[in-house]
Amino acid sequence: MSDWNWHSAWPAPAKLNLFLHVVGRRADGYHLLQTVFRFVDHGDLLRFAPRADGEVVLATPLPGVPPESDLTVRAARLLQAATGCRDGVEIALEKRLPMGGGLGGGSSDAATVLLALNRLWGLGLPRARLQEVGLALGADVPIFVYGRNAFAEGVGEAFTPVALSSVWYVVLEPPVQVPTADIFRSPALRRDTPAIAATDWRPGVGGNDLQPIAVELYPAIAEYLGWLSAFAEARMTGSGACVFAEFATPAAAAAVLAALPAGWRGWVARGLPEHPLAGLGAP
Ligand SMILES: C[C@@](CO)(OP(=O)(O)O)[C@H](O)COP(=O)(O)OP(=O)(O)OC[C@H]1O[C@@H](n2ccc(N)nc2=O)[C@H](O)[C@@H]1O
Ligand SMILES: Nc1ncnc2c1ncn2[C@@H]1O[C@H](COP(=O)(O)OP(=O)(O)O)[C@@H](O)[C@H]1O
Repeated sequence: MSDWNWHSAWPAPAKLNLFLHVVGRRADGYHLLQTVFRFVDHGDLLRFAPRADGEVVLATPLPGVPPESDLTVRAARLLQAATGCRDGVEIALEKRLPMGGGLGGGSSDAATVLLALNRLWGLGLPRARLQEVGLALGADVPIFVYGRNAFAEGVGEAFTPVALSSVWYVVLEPPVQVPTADIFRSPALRRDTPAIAATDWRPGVGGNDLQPIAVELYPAIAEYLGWLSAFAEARMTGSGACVFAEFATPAAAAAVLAALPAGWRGWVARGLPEHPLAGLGAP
């Protein structure tokens, strides 16, 4: 992954929030969270080609997202601005993750752009600096740059790595896009869940404080959670809409997916030990 090659794909994996508590609110309105981020082996793919004219061009615009607002383009431009780099890039995005799904798709795309262009443009920024740049794009971007499954605090930018066992997830995509801001804006949102110590977290501890709000606004999420709960404990990821459940073997997960009602979308993913680009040589 050291040279420009339009044919080599850079992964942008999804994340699951194994739990998510809202423990407070900052003066600027942003919510203080505690969550565990887990990467899974299902996600978007990005390809890059150099441009000598300094422009950042998205060859594959997403329906409903103007290229100027696309997080991939914004990440590349922010990196140019942060470093004074005058190189350009053409970006191709193979979108597999649903938008507004709580899987962090746009944030993961942005992080992969930062990691890839840091390498391809020869910028040599340390990962910690890329995390800072990423935070300006969204609260979810730093974890994808950080690259390790982690207990996260603050708005999701202070990390304690966690070791997670190899398990499989069934992830279902209710057919709704949830705007994250709408969930956090709700007067009904619980904002005072007691904080826990990172060392006290174990798989299975905690719930998702955003779930009751999302379920109330989008009945499809409740329907998908109800269906999946018949097989294993089911939970929403992030601000929704996607829901997931954990299984010990790929066969157990595949059996659930095989029973999915006609017209429902879902997939099986393996929980990763770390982000696929975690080993990329950023200092
Ligand atoms: C909820 C989480 C959990 O991982 O994931 P998603 O469901 O979006 O994937 C994240 O905290 C989301 O991060 P991200 O999607 O990057 O959100 P941002 O673009 O930074 O914020 C969108 C809006 O949500 C609200 N917001 C977001 C994060 C936060 N800690 N407090 C907030 O109040 C703010 O109103 C903000 O303007
Ligand atoms: N590259 C991108 N991929 C997905 N969404 C993007 C992208 N760029 C901008 N967006 C905008 O960000 C919103 C949130 O997308 P996404 O990150 O997929 O959801 P979530 O934050 O729920 O995980 C989308 O609805 C879309 O308007």
